[in-house]
Amino acid sequence: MTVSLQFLGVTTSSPHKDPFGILNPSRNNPFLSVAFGRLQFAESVVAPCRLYDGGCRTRVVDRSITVCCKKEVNKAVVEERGRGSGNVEELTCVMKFGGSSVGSAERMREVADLVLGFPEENPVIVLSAMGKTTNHLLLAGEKALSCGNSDVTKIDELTFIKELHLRTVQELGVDTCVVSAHLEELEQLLKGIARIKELTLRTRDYLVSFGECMSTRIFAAYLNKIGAKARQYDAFGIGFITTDDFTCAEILEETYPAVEKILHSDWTSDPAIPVVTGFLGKGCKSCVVTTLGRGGSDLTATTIGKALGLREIQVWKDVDGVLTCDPSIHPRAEPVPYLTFDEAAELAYFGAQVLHPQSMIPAREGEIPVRVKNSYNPKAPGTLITKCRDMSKAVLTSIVLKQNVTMLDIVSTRMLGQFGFLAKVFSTFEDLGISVDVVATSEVSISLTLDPSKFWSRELIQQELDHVVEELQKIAVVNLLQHRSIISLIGNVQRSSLILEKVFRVFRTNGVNVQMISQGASKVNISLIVNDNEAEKCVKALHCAFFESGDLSETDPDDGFSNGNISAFKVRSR
Ligand SMILES: Nc1ncnc2c1ncn2[C@@H]1O[C@H](COP(=O)(O)OP(=O)(O)O)[C@@H](O)[C@H]1O
Ligand SMILES: N[C@@H](CC(=O)OP(=O)(O)O)C(=O)O
Repeated sequence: MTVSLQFLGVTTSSPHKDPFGILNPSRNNPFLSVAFGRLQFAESVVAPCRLYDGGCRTRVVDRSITVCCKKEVNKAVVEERGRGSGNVEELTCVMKFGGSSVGSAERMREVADLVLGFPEENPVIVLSAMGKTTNHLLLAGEKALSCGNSDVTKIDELTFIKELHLRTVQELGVDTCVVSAHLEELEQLLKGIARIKELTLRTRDYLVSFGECMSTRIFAAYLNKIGAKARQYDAFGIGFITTDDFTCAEILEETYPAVEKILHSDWTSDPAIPVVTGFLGKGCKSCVVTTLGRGGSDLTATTIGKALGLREIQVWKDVDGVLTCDPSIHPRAEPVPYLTFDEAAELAYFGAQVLHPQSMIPAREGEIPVRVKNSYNPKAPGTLITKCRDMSKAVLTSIVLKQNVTMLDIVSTRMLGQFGFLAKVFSTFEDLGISVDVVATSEVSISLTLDPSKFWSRELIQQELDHVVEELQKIAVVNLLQHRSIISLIGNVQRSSLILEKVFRVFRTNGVNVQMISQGASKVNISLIVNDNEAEKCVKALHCAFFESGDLSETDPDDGFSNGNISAFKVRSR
């Protein structure tokens, strides 16, 4: 009897004498070991199955397969759940892996293991560029600007990118051709930049797109190699339509039906794990590659989640979820188990690098839970972000720092009773295309901070600042204050008195003066402005006070003021 094994599209046919034993590996191919008992014709069983990597013989994944013995074809047919059969299951979730998760061949193997380790899921995979490739591409572009055509090949970052991708392809045992054409084109592009000595935002986007285009091709090829049928997609080729704001493009509404149509119809007609480039789109007018701002793959993931109406969006990072503060500022940061979309959005907007500032919008609109997990520690529960959560015991969730912020004090020259003053000030910012972060007002004065970068890409330059001041001086006295930091306290602002009491004690103890304070209508954020050089000290001290049993707090789980699931909150009278 001939046994035909079909596993995720890879067929290993073997004229095996004993169809119900352990199958032999075929050289250089992934193989299955299937153990089950003797079957009667027309019977089927679910059998445990192990998929191995043919080269190094490491176990890749355990899965369940359905084995049926069909009388009419006189064959034992093995099918993985849903795939390869007429009865296709729906796609279930998005799994997004950032650069920190897919920085090497070893990491790609581990991520493949991780993905296939959830046999109950039919995921859409979204990948960022490998490791720090985006930074290297941007640096290579800058260097190309100032070097001659023939010197392009000597740019260290280009060499690094080539070596990383070729080494990865080689170590994973996939064909070099999956990246060779891209590497060649990348070099030609850098030579073009060197020749014309121009690097526009449009070219910059095209340049960085090579990172995601290559990582997804490598990963999809590797999945196919190990027998998990996968299909690579460039986001700009499947309907990610954006504005033409290069380096910080916004996703347009027509993206959702277009993406749904392509991914869904491909999946139903020929199921294969979709592997989609994060971060990239296609400009609606220009029809060329755009990017969604640094960290934009998170947004790609949530957009796909909403487009397909999936059950869950998983964002896999190199930390155990969203933490109580940036771990590089304070190593004792702890994972936050639950967040609302609003909290996560504020946290991201006010500078927590862990999530893209806009990524919560599609998830919130589609009401799709987002889970932030650690690809280096998959067993850690991570952070679950949902529409609402029990806030009755929550006080402070996370402390976020945004540094190098510019602050403006604007005082009306007309003094009291001047209507239209605020409107004039804000229309000036609108005309100049500058976003405002934090605002505090009285009738005749406004203090505000300017967003230092629109989604981390465009630094405000001195010339622009001078222009803002010049315009505002037509109606007010303006004081420009640079090198400030915004410390944002994300949590239950219903308890603002309690939070602020503690905050001001911490600041007083540390001799820090708060220069501006704002409690937004969002009810999840209080922002405080301090000098840049005092900011990290403040974050550490606040973290100790709120999340550790420090000088100003003690843990008492029964006091009704627990800090979520992290630690209790009680101000000790001094
Ligand atoms: N509040 C926070 N919670 C978790 N991580 C944070 C926070 N603030 C800053 N980070 C940083 O964000 C990093 C993860 O985000 P990022 O580098 O964009 O991951 P990826 O490349 O995997 O998408 C962490 O390594 C951590 O250093
Ligand atoms: N590669 C892009 C997009 C991205 O989302 O990356 P990451 O997921 O590694 O933050 C960047 O570095 O900005």
